Amino acid sequence: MASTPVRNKSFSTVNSDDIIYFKKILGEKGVVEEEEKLDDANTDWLRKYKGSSKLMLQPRSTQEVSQILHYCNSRCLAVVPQGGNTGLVGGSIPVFDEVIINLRSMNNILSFDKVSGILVCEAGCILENLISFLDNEGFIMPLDLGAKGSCQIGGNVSTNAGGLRLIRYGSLHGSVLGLEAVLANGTVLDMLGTLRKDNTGYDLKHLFIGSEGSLGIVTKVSILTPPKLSSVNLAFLACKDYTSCQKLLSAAKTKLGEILSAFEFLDINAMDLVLKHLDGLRDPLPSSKHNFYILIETTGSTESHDKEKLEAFLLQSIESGLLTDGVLAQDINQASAFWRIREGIPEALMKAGAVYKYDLSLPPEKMYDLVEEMRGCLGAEANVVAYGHLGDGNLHLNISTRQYDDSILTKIEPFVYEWTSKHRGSISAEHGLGLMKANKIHYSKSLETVQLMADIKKLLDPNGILNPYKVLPTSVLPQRGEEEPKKEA
Ligand SMILES: O=C(O)CC[C@@H](O)C(=O)O
Ligand SMILES: [Zn+2]
Repeated sequence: MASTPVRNKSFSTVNSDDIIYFKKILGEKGVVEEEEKLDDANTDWLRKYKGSSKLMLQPRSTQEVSQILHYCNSRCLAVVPQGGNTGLVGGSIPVFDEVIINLRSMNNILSFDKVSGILVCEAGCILENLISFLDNEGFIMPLDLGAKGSCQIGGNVSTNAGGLRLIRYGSLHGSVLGLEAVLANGTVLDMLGTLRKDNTGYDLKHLFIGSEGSLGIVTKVSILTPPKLSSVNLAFLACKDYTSCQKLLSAAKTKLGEILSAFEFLDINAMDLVLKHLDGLRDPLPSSKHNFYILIETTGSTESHDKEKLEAFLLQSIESGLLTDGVLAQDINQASAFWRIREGIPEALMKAGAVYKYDLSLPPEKMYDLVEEMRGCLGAEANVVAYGHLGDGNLHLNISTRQYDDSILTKIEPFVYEWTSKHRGSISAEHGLGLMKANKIHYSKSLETVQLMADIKKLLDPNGILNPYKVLPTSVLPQRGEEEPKKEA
């Protein structure tokens, strides 16, 4: 079980002089003390984690972020960087009274080069706004996820968000060409390169991609964006068993090749849940129920060729028995409706009650064994729902119950983590460790690796003010103090 963090007593508490200072550098608007706004910022999307910060700062420039951090570091005020607050592991909310630094006012697109496709923007840009901007320019973001309407690119980079198109465009470690980050002491690291090739020693930007704001605050990013291709096709398919899903994946990789741009799966429990809890959705394959559903998207540049290729592949898969049913989206509205089924699962789970979430990387051939074992352990006590980015070996295992209940949790954990570790998987494929899994890191990383991570953290943030209690276990970064955090749920 997780050891609950205690407030690090070496951290100061915000006082009136601090507020005067912050108002001087940020103006009244940049300093948020209203209860209602703070309540939102203190609560995560899942309503599972709740902090008690009394202060949110909204800088408008890198220089302001630098001033804030320099000051907080000298005062030993802990901070939590926050973007759209769409995280699922409690990474972007305060655990106690950390000062929230929200980057939403830093939302400018700084440049876009149509020849190279390189976009440079500030960290607070909302992902969907970047997608629309690029669409007008004839390009796309290499990243797409359900939370695109609120998540910010700085948060995406800081968490190395994965999403629906990773199978095609790779992770942000590949697409982010450069970034600017501010260290705990206010030092601005300008690594905002736009070069495809740069082998001048250590590529330190990678430390900030996926470190969840624990090493510095990302303020600007440069991203390589692919050109928009004219022909996008989406199929909603059904398989009778998990083995067929896997075989379909491997066939899709070889037969569709470079045009494959998404391969997502949901099981029957996920499908039932989404149809029950979300309004206006229709089962695309209504003639019968299926054990597994797959979304295959292709993106290419030759309409007739791509469609023919996909149709031929689907026909073959039906003939060979890999597919039991399927339908191709006839237009963009139908494609959106299909995507809404897949992207709506997290929302449907929230509506269904309490949910325990696990975001695992596992060898695809083993993935569903875990789901079945979990069902065996929990029986009728919970609804075990499985879906995810099958093409990337990423399972979203969600256990839905009426309410949070420790007797259920003890059946799930440490079982899920041990199982994942035994199969050399990762306990966080894409959501990060945040608060939820900081003390579980050893299931996926060796002792020596965790120690080196802790040493890096100490080097860059000696006072430990940046997003404390997250990512790394308290045992390697000892906290002094006894205060218990307020717990919700
Ligand atoms: O809610 C989840 O477990 C997954 C959320 C997100 O990563 C998704 O792929 O829909
Ligand atoms: Zn996901």
